[in-house]
Amino acid sequence: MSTFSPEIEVAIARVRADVARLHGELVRYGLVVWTGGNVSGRVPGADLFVIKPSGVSYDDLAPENMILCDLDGSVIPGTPGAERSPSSDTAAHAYVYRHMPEVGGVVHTHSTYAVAWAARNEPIPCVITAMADEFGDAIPVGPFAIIGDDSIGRGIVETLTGHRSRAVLMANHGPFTIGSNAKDAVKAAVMVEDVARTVHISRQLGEPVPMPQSAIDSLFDRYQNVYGQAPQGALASSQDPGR
Ligand SMILES: O=C(CO)[C@@H](O)[C@H](O)COP(=O)(O)O
Repeated sequence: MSTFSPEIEVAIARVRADVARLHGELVRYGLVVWTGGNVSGRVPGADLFVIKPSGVSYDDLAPENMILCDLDGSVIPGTPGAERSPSSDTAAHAYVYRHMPEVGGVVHTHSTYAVAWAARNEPIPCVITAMADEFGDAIPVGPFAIIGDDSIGRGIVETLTGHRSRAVLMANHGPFTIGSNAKDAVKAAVMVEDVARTVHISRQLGEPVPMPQSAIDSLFDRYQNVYGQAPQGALASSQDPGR
């Protein structure tokens, strides 16, 4: 039985609650069917993260059946939920947490339009202001990678390191998003599907018109640093649970 300090136990409980609740957002925004897709969140102050069990109905997800893992993706024995197998993408999420310390949340979905772009191995061009705001660039395509080991994680890290985008379309698979916490990564998953749909529809009408790079830069800077009630701060910001 693992024991943690009272402060870490509080942080674990908060991330368990956040990660369980945020899976409902994937359903609410129509990003998943059946049990496809997963959310994880890093535990602030510890080399731990929380992820869902594999293949369990979204209706049955609750804080006590979320699974606590170390940053190698190993389940922490004796903790609530540890009797079940974690998400098939656990090794991928763990790889991202190990190699991108600024990341506090990782999300994968099979959202329709983003997967359609991934199936064509085609980046989504940055041709609308909402996309410049949120992603500051095209949504890149990552390599084709086998499910189950850390190949997907390596592809995510290779593709997104040094890139403004918090979303990558893994070839022939679908979107993976990162964020400063689990909620931020879910937001990126919602937004990547929205821009994938809009740019797809635009292309049915003709060729989308590129935006000047200076406009993209300026929009990204405004949205990350000025928009809303407090600066969003891109990905360099804290890993506090954003509730
Ligand atoms: O596409 C994949 C595998 O990458 C998964 O997203 C599954 O569709 C859902 O897997 P679990 O998280 O339930 O294991």
